[in-house]
Amino acid sequence: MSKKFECVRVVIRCRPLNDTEKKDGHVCIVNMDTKNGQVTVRNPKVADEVPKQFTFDQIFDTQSLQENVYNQTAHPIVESVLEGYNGTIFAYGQTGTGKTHTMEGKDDPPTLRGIIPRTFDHIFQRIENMAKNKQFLVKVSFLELYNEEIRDLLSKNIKNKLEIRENPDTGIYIKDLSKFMIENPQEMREKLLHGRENRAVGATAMNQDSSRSHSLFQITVETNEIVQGQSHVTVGKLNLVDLAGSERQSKTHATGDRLKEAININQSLTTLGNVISALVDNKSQHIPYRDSKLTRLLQDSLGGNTKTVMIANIGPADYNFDETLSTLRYANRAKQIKNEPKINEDPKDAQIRQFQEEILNYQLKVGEV
Ligand SMILES: Nc1ncnc2c1ncn2[C@@H]1O[C@H](COP(=O)(O)OP(=O)(O)OP(=O)(O)O)[C@@H](O)[C@H]1O
Repeated sequence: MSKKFECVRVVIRCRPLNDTEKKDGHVCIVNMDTKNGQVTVRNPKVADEVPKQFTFDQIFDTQSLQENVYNQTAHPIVESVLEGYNGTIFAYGQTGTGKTHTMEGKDDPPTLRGIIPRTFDHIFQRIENMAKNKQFLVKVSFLELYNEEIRDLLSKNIKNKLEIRENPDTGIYIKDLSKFMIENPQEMREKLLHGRENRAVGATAMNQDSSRSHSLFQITVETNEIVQGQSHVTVGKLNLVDLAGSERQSKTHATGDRLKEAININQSLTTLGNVISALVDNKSQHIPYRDSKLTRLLQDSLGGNTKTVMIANIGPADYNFDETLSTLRYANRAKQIKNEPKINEDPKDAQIRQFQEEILNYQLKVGEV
């Protein structure tokens, strides 16, 4: 199969000014020209400075709807995952700019649902409408990365720390990470809720703040298609990543454990920035993926075999000028990363053939056979 390069797709989303910001008299310094994909930021401290302008694949202004964000970012990636590609959607940005709103949103009203719950319905709707000669096996995992430690949010003992391993055939994986076979969107939603609860409980028990950790919800779709009596297996993996806030330590005034945490968050986000720079700088031979667990986990999504969308979230207010500019610069560099996605065909670790019986049961339940 011929190799095809494609760039990481980078989109920007700006949240509205919130009530506190309005009450405190803050003003909006960000202009979003959605037609031309241009974001302009004005420096509130220097009145005659020329505003900084950036152009992106797509931008979503303060009025953007969750449904549109899904359709224009996640939808094509999910379709590709069902064809056997790997896909990654990750939200980047300063604390409070809307990463969790974008990735998870709220269940009520349903219009506020974010990307992760919308993927559940999308995947199972497509499965039910697919050709009868195709069978599917869907699995999920959910983990968080906090202070450079990986924890399984769906395991009984979330205090256990997991290790990253590499398989020469299938790439990076996490040893002992639990995976659950899922038969419908509701079951998947339950796993998301269960993981979220574990994240909150674990955060309290370990005196940590869950919004200071990175989270990764992973969905694997194995497909078995029978063509002229021959079975043909593809495996697509979808990574849904909500990163911790990217603000600088000086602004958070952190000390003690909070400072350690901030340094580790910054360490992984700084390494993410270094990886992005090394990938887009043609002179770099060495890509420092191994300098943080986050970049190891995202290795395949940045310069690897994955279709990737980065959603960079920003706030509109004047007092966040430095952070907003830094996010836009970070995102601007990421646009140049080239990936080489390809369909994962007949991988050795595909489980679908072992599970024919369960799949048949599933099909009986949804009335397909
Ligand atoms: N586009 C938006 N429209 C309306 N409200 C928004 C939008 N984006 C974010 N918000 C609101 O702003 C607040 C902060 O958003 P959110 O928690 O998603 O930020 P975050 O970037 O995930 O922060 P953290 O890094 O601390 O996890 C929430 O109350 C959220 O509902």
